[in-house]
Amino acid sequence: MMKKVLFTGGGTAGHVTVNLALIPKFQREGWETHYIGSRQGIERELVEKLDDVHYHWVSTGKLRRYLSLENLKDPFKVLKGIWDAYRVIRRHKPNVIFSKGGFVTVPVVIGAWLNRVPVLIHESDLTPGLANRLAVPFASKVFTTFPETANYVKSNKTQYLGAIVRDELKRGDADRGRQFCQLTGDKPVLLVMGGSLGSQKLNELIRHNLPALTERFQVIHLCGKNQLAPDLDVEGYRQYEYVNEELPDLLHLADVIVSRAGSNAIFEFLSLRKPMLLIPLSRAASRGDQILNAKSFQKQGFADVIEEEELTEERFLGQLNQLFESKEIYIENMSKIETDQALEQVFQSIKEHAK
Ligand SMILES: CC(=O)N[C@H]1[C@@H](OP(=O)(O)OP(=O)(O)OC[C@H]2O[C@@H](n3ccc(=O)[nH]c3=O)[C@H](O)[C@@H]2O)O[C@H](CO)[C@@H](O)[C@@H]1O
Repeated sequence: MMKKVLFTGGGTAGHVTVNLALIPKFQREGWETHYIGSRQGIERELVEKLDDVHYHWVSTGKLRRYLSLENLKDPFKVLKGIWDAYRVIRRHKPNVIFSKGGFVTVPVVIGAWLNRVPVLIHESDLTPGLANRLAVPFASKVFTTFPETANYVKSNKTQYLGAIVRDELKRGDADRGRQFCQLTGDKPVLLVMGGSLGSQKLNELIRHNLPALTERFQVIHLCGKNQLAPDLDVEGYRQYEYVNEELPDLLHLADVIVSRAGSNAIFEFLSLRKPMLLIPLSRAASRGDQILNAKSFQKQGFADVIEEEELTEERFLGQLNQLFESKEIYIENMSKIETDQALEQVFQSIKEHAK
């Protein structure tokens, strides 16, 4: 009988892209692939672009860091989600489940446990997110991207694996990227990525400083959904809400990157040896995971970092220029790191755990 694998993960693209890297590998070996996500999340949009993945949605709560009446409804939505997930899993009987985190995965992991289906989790960030922390007791294994994560998960289930980076990113082509953006070869290219959702803070920073930036660079700005500035028509500046299949080409074209410090993104830059200036999401807006991700990269000599509290336009331009001047040092530090083994290892491990 055909083996079945079920993936879950969502909320932001950072919780989906790893699954997108694994799905084709299972499909090539003849596995039936299923995905449980939310009804309207980005995971649905991204997964439905793939062929032959059975997408199921379940009711889901949301982790809010502010007071809202909706918070009262969430426990009921999560309970409903567990029931939904339990039924999908009972009906399709996957041999194994892989969870990438994000709130939608909590009911799935519990639904899997109730059905006695093994679950493996992957944590992208240095400190585990709430969804993964809740899921650990129900999982067989927790793979981590950073070795330090074991200190934050009080369980002997953790295994350090490294980041899982999509194979296709390696197959990008700078010329194709240049053509897509209609840029010239005269000036180096700065790529700006504010995470998968875009970052208002980075968008403002970049747009305010365009005259200085475009003097030295051509700028490709991935600004996030509904965050285009259609009236901005500056030579050498290109903005896109979100790019999919073009991303590998744009990354290959980039000489230097300015970015938030979401884990998937920064490991993608590392695997392509791209010098990066990271402006992590502040503690005021998150649990501070991006600050730790960024500091870890800075310590290893892969990135320069400016925390939001210290961010001024002068400092930004100064550090960016400095990074660009000394880019060879960063490239050399990154070249010493092996980044390709995790995808294959996690693929093998999921197969080994299949019932
Ligand atoms: C605001 C928030 O909660 N951010 C979290 C979220 O970030 P977020 O969802 O932004 O995730 P990451 O920064 O880790 O990854 C972004 C992903 O989107 C892709 N991409 C981005 C732009 C684009 O145009 N095209 C494209 O394909 C990138 O290649 C990358 O694979 O999950 C990360 C991983 O748990 C965390 O570290 C972040 O703190």
